[in-house]
Amino acid sequence: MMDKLTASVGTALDRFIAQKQEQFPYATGELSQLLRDIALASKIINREINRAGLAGIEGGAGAENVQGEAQQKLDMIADIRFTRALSKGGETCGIISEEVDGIIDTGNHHAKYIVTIDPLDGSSNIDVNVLVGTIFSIYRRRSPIGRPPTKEDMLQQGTEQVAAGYVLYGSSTMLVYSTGYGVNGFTYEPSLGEYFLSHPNMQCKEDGEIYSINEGGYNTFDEGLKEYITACKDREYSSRYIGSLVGDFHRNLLKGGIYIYPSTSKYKTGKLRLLYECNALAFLAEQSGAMATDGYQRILDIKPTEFHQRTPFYVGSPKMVEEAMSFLQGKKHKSVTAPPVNGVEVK
Ligand SMILES: O=P(O)(O)OC[C@H]1O[C@](O)(COP(=O)(O)O)[C@@H](O)[C@@H]1O
Ligand SMILES: [Mg+2]
Ligand SMILES: [Mg+2]
Repeated sequence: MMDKLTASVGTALDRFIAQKQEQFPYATGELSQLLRDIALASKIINREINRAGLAGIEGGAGAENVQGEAQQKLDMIADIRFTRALSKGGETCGIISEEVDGIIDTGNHHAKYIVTIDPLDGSSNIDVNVLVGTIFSIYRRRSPIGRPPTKEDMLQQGTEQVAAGYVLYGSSTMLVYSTGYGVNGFTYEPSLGEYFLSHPNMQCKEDGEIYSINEGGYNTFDEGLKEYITACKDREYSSRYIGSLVGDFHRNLLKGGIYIYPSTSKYKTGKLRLLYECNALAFLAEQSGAMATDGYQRILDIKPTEFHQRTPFYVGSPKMVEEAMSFLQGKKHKSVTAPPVNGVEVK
């Protein structure tokens, strides 16, 4: 059923969610409530981030997550806040979080949804006042209602997502999500404590001139990828890299561009996590006309086998992703122009 709703800019998130739900006669309101739970938790995190420097919640927490990464205090605060909001909200039966090894059983065994979440994305930017984010995916459980959540509930392909989104804690705070009927962005108005529609029906440009990749690992990149980066430089594309996936993705979604986190010698299968980073952004990408692959296949088609598995990530304007893939796969090479002869370029 095509979405007929064209909510106008300024519509409050609550109202937008209610209007959307009305469009689905069989909707029971659980997904709507879950989205509200996420929005609520993000408002609390937003407050914590804004005052982190004063509240002594910057810096490391002195612990490591399951991936051996040093956890920041705000990583853990965000994890606790989202887990609490989703557990109390009652619509989520199980959670996979970047900060927790196994399944978080919320105790809501009557609930039909599960959530995978990166509570705080861009952790390396927390203490330097550069934007960070939250990334989430929502799936229907596979196991029978009434039981605790299972591994099968958590390890679902990205195509099974019923909703996905991110929160951007930047110069303004935004919530961007999709329930499979387009991508909409809401800007937070702190004085009213509410999100309002500011970016309806977000569409990614088919092509762009921005490339986002951490070139620090350049020497260990695949030869094809090196050639693609050289081609971008030859064309004098802009290199932009915030180091917060959400921020780089959001910019390229609005302006056109490509974000790449490839396999490197340090991260042989890429750095980013399939379940709570790449699947969500791939869902949003495809909903906005962009493309998301691991360099060879569609991210949403990857069958997960582990909660914290990583994948290379190529996402953004479809023309750019396709070209990067053809370079990576050796199907395309940089055109070698011969030195000009008597000032005449020889192709
Ligand atoms: O510093 P690197 O290797 O370029 O990695 C940056 C990438 O890692 C991340 O910080 C990983 O996410 P977390 O901060 O949630 O662990 C991405 O946001 C970002 O794009
Ligand atoms: Mg992350
Ligand atoms: Mg994180």
